[in-house]
Amino acid sequence: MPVASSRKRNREGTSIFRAATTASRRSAGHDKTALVRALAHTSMNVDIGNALSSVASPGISRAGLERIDEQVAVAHERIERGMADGEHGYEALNLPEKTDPDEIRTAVEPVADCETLVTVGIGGSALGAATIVDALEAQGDGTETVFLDNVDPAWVSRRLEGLTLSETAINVVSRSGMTAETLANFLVVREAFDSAGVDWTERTIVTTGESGPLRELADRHDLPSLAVPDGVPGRYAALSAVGLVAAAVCDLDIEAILEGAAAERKSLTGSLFECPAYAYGATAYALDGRGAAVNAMMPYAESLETFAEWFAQLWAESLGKDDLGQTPVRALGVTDQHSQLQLYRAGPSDKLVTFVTPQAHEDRPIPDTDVDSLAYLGDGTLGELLEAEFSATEASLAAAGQPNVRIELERIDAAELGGLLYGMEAACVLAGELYGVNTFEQPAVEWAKNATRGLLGGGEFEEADAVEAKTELRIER
Ligand SMILES: O=P(O)(O)OC[C@H]1O[C@H](O)[C@H](O)[C@@H](O)[C@@H]1O
Repeated sequence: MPVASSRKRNREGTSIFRAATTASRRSAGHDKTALVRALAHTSMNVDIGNALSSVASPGISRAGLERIDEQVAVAHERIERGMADGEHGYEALNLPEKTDPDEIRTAVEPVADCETLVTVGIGGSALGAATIVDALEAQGDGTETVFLDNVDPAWVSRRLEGLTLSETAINVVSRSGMTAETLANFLVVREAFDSAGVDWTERTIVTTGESGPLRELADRHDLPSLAVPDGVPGRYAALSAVGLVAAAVCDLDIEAILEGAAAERKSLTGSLFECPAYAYGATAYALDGRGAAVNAMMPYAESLETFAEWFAQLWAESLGKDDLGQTPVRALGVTDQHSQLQLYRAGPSDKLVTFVTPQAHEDRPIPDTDVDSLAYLGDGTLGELLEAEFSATEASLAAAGQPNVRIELERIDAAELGGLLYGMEAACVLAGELYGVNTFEQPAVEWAKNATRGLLGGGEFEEADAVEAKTELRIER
């Protein structure tokens, strides 16, 4: 039987976490000062101590933090104004108050008892939902989930194979209602239902904008539908129907997700020293400016692997413009300790590593063994091993002077996840203000979308001409 474990305690009640941290300080050869802000109403905390210039290079000094904090105050005012006016993009930060979980629950009722939910969407219209469902899988009702967010034909076929379509529901999500991949996959799924003699109109729920082809289709077939709220770009829509329909079908606590996000919203203040989300956004921005052009997101929880993908979209698509931006990389603790960590510790000092660590988690004892050299494992649990590995990795980077930041969650549950998603969105919006970019547009992505449509005969798009103009230097045998 799994037992509860907390990062702070081992079986004897001593603080292994603290011991490991002390060891890391010692090995780093300095006094690491953790800038941890514990807020009563939210539990996402951020420790930027290992990003200080006294620890790492690149790093930021305390004086540097104070200077950036003046910019944070200005940015915060801009963000609050945007939220109050419901401006495009900023409106996303109002979702915890504006999303109606009852409306979502009512809309999913006709398909709530499905065995499998196939979500058809891409980018922001898939990753938020996938992040929530994957992170909270253990708390759901066992509904199998499939996310069709690619058009690789073999992969799509494999995903659909073996599904009992009479027990399967379709969740189509597209803000624009026009995205080629999503509409093509939807047509494929519909045809599969038709071929199996299952009425897809009885088993489909649509989330889309107020107008567009998908909206017309939903109206024509009288499908249950939800709206992507105005002013909310896809990658900021996880806390709307875009991210929560799949969660509701899986019977996850979407109310708690929104409550956690609402608590995080209350933590937004005009100072990074008071606000973990802004502390993260400002530190990442500051370190990028000092040479950390890469941000490796490394959660220490398998269930947060998809979160790293979601974060990568958020960070890349929001900040990558005007020759600016920090490249997000997806990593996973402990798995990537045995691969990427070599580069993070001993490679160029151009990275910030961001850890996400739940403080408490389900645990499982490691069985005793009669092999003497493995006896130390038999005394512990998988959770303790995970914690020790995290502490060791964090220390290994700090000791090598490589900057890293720790985002701490109490545990992985609906409220904590809601807070994490909201906090990272707020961090990204703040970073966008500090960079001075248009956080909520993605013209480079639109360019490729236009080129694709042009190639497929979906209209006249000059971007398609670039395909013909490709420079070739082929090496053949
Ligand atoms: O929701 P949709 O309109 O189908 O868009 C899906 C995705 O399309 C594009 O690639 C955008 O850059 C993404 O931000 C968006 O999430």
